[in-house]
Amino acid sequence: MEAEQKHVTGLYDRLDGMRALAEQRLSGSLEATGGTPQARSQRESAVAMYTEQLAQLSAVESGLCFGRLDPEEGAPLYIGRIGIFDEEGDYEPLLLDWRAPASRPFYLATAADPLGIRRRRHIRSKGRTVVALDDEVLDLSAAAGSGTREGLAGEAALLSAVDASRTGRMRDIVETIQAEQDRIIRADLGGVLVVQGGPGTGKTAVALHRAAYLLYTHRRELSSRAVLVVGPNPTFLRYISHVLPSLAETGVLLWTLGDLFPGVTARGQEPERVAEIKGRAVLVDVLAAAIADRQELPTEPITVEVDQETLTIDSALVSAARDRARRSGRPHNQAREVFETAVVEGLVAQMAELIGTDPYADDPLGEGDAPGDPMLMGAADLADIRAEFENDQGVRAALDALWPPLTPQRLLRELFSTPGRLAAARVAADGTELLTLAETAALSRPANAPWTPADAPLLDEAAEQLGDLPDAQDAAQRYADRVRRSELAYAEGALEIARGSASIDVEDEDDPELLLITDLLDASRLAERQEEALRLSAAERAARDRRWAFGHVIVDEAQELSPMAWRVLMRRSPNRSMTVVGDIAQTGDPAGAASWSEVFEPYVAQRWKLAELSVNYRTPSEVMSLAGEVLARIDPDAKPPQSVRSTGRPPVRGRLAELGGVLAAEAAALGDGRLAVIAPAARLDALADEVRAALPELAVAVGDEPDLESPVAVLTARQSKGLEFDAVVVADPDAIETESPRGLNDLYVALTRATQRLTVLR
Ligand SMILES: Nc1ncnc2c1ncn2[C@@H]1O[C@H](COP(=O)(O)OP(=O)(O)OP(=O)(O)O)[C@@H](O)[C@H]1O
Repeated sequence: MEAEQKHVTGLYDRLDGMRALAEQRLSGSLEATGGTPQARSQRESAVAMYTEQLAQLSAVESGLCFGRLDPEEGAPLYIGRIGIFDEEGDYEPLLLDWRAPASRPFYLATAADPLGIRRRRHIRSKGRTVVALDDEVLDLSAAAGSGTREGLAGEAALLSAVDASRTGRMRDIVETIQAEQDRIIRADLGGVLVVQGGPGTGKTAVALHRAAYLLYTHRRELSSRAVLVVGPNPTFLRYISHVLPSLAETGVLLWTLGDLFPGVTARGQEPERVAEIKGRAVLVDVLAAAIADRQELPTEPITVEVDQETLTIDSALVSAARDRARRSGRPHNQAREVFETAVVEGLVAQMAELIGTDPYADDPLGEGDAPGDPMLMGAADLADIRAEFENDQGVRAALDALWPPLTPQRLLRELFSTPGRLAAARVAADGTELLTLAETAALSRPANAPWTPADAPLLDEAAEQLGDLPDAQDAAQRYADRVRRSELAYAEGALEIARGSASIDVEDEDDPELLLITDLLDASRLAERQEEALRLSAAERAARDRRWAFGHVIVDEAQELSPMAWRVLMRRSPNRSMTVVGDIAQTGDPAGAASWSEVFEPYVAQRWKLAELSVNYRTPSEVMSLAGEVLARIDPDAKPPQSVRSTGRPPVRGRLAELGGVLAAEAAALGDGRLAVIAPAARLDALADEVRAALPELAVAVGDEPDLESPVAVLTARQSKGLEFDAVVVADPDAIETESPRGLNDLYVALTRATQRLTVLR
């Protein structure tokens, strides 16, 4: 232990040294001022880099070094959260990053297959002090006598981790990753990998460690394209948000479905039934019908006055223009140009007919301009007229009414708040009924209703089908021009100064008239240019860009996603490099998946890989056997995951009337752990009041975004998905079961949240 302490202390000294250096460089960059714009941009990048470096070095403080491998030959290898090298010596590794290939035997070596390793040691520390060493001798004869279970790596450290009290924040598992998990974490980057596993098998943990592993192994590729992790709700994302930083990885985007459409943070609530309808694949056609409905025919001919002539935009003209625009195959907003041209051409023809035809049919002047003769106007005259129409207020108003430029937000807002539009979108162009009357009625809502998570995929789909507004294209173009101009100005400025300085005498140096490069670029332009071009990380740029293609997309609780949600995610992952983790038996959302092949068939056919996790690290076997009864009712063929431990405490069953007493006993046993009461949504508020009354001393979290770090939380089963607590009281399980179409799955989730004790009150 003393020897290990010495090595660990040495590593912390190095860490301190690295931190001091980063700090010094950071403050150096912060203090420096002035200089050329280029120097300033470089400084800003340096500030960002050192800040991140410092954050990473601070994040690995706890458990910096946690393992040691003694190979059959050669020096021992120490395994930790980051790699540290002997920079003064010959760059020997003092600490191996857990993701480095050489660290792998730490997770995979077994007595039966020791991978050249004689001994694996788990080093457990408190702060910087080594408190315990757990050794495993990877030798069949030694293992037989040691009582360790074959298949578990570092069993003592593992059991200590799974038994520890919960804090309301998920912890990393880097010290005790098991072999079946390691294989998933280190699987190849490409392709769709689906990880199916029962509750508590570490799917979330594995998904996050995989993100860290992929960023380490494919740094160059992924840091420019960013990694996206999608989770079910903001509370869950907060719960997992500390894991990646503790693995020294920042810059991974953690999003809910409601964050997927740039510029909209969709947090509104709506009935589950409505969200289910919005999630159906048929909504693609509903949106197409809704857009077609915005390409209207005038009910009455529209008259426009131009140059004292009265012209008519009638149904026949619009219908022909609309056909032409639709046939162009362009999305709505881009096809508008085709529509506009066709209508304007129709008007030009009318005008030409009116003023270009000689009214004197008998051709008294003998100039050959009798009716039927070619028009008198030349191409230039026609172009003038066309331009006049294009800019005419009346014509533009008519065009905007008949083929309005639409943002996704406007399309959806007006669709859901206008019964007539909903009715039109219900039926496809070929007459197919897409939704029933009752379903469309359910979608109806006021125009000012907040965006809900189920709206986000619809906004994205609408954006696809509508195409960019011409303005947006202009804006992008303007922006590109601006960047080019400022670069040009910068280059010109640099030249100017270079030329100027050639003729500057020493005496001139303080001349206030002297042109400085900073004078050439105004501050705002400079700031803009630098921010956009240099400071924004890939993750930040990805968050602003609907067409961003992520380097890798990880989806957690993936069973809950609707077909429409999958469409967006597939658009964000055009290379189909994805890790999808979930459990079909826990699908609670009526829009969610019933099978993985159903989800992936449309996108990758059979070309997705399935990996399964079989060991439950969360729920003790006593609790799991009760939950197993519910699982058998969901799917008689499903096998519950095997619990890694037993506690000797079977779940307690009681009456709801005993809630007060049960809570008092749980609170007394809780220590610094966490307790959850999981209840039907309909009773949540009433129960929360009872819990508060029973536990006046403790903070009780309840509501849309409960603070999981409070000692007690009152949650619906759906809210509890993905979370865990030391003790769980499930109140009124029958009501949870009957409350929604997939209520049995919700109950299964509720029963599998406890790491220690479960009480079920009827
Ligand atoms: N190898 C491991 N070492 C230590 N703890 C582990 C390990 N694997 C999983 N755990 C712990 O088990 C618990 C469950 O893990 P996680 O939440 O990732 O499971 P899950 O499969 O996502 O569960 P669910 O489907 O119920 O959401 C967590 O506390 C996690 O830290």
